[in-house]
Amino acid sequence: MKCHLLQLTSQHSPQYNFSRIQQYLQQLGSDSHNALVVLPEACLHFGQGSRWNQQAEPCNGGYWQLQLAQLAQTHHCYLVAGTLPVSAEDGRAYASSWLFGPNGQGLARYDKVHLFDAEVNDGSRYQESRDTHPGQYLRVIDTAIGRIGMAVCYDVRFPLLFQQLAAEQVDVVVLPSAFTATTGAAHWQTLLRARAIENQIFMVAANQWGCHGDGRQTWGQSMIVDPWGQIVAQLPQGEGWVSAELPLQDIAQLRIDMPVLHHRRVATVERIKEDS
Ligand SMILES: O=C(O)CNC(=O)[C@H](CS)NC(=O)CCC(=O)C(=O)O
Repeated sequence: MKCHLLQLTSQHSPQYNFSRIQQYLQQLGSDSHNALVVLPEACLHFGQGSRWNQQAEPCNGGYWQLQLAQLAQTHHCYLVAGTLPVSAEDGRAYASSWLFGPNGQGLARYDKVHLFDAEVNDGSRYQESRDTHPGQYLRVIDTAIGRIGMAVCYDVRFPLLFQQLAAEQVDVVVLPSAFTATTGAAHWQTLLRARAIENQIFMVAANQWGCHGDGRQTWGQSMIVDPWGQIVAQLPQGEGWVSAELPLQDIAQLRIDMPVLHHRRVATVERIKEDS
């Protein structure tokens, strides 16, 4: 599987972000053909705050969804568009990543399951659930180029989600992200490598990078990690592509040699208290 991740510094304007993505895809030329192309979280609608849900599109046929579908068709690739706002029943919006196929068909939509409500030591308080409705389905997509699982950003902190995808024998998990500079420096690489090793999957993580105009700073270091935990390709800083050819055929042997997924057991907890 040919794989290209785009590291971006998305700004507020979806139009601006879209034209940047278009330019970057043109750079790939025919290298994009039948490749997996992954864009970061909130690739078009970054840092919208409470305007996030106001810009939500219906779950089918929204303007930006169509633009991205056409982009996949133009470049004949499997395009993962990190999180667009899709209307939810309660007035919030789902953070929905799409997988578009090379004919421009919508193959899957994954709504971010774990929402980032956290105090980070960077002067910001994140309250994603205020404007975002959590998803409740995981997606495993069989394509002509491999079996793909989908997750987003903060999801990477929740190993059970990846265990569920691994139980479905996915080859690759895509992870569009917008990790903060603070938590990225501390945790990003370790989390990605851990999820790859323990589940014997390729982790394909496209992150936002840099200063976004609203004072927010994201970490970058988009990377591809193989099932042995090695970093195959990465881009520490700056905008641009991270590319690699992924030898999916090697996964089967690894799962035979060290069948951790079959060795999983759930033991019973016993509490012990020291007599006082
Ligand atoms: O708000 C936007 O425009 C785009 N979305 C994000 O930036 C999201 C929700 S605030 N960020 C994360 O999930 C960061 C997780 C993270 O940094 C960690 O787990 O440490």
